[in-house]
Amino acid sequence: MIPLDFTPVSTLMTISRRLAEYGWLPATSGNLSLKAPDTSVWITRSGADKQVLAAEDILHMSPSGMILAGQGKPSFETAIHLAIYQVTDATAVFHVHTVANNLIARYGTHGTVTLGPHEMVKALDHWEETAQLHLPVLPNLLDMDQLARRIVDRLDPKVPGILLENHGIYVFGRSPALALRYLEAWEFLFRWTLESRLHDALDRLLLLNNRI
Ligand SMILES: CSC[C@@H](O)[C@@H](O)C(=O)COP(=O)(O)O
Ligand SMILES: [Zn+2]
Repeated sequence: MIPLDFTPVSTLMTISRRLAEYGWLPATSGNLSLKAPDTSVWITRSGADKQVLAAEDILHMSPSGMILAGQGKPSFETAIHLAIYQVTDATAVFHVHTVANNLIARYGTHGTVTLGPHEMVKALDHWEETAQLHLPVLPNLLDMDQLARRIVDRLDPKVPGILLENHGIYVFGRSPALALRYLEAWEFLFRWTLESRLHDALDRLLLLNNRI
């Protein structure tokens, strides 16, 4: 029985508009999905312009990837969404390409990027005093089934995200609001970490030249 307040189409359209306003869904990139209480999945159509996502741009799928309703092809990356739903308690998966999430993936060591300590880590549900999060980073692959399997192998339920090199981030949450909060927190931490590194490098340079 689907609760009356489960409105996947309007929820996905609202979230898409918000992420597009941030500039996080350029050039039709990114894909968004929600899992219904009956375990079926609502996902964006492949190639849809997420800046102006319409109801027709959302397809209804079975958990195994069969189209139940909707026109066109589901996201090219549907296999990743379905795999994340299979192995987590997530009901929302959001994927975006940003310059910051692509740049931060370059700073991975041993397949993870370390973020924090910072107050914003609490938005990712980590309340330890000096928490650092180790976000998994994977090489990008064209084969979606293989990529989905590798993602599943690397997922850490306590760290709600995974980075793909030269591609973007996948974020998941137990509700759409949580997944959105996690995504915004990750992107904040990426920018803060990158800009801090830049300021540190500038300070070192100025120090070297006796300017400070
Ligand atoms: C528009 S290029 C990006 C795509 O290759 C893909 O990575 C992406 O994020 C969007 O794919 P889509 O099939 O529209 O869901
Ligand atoms: Zn992508």
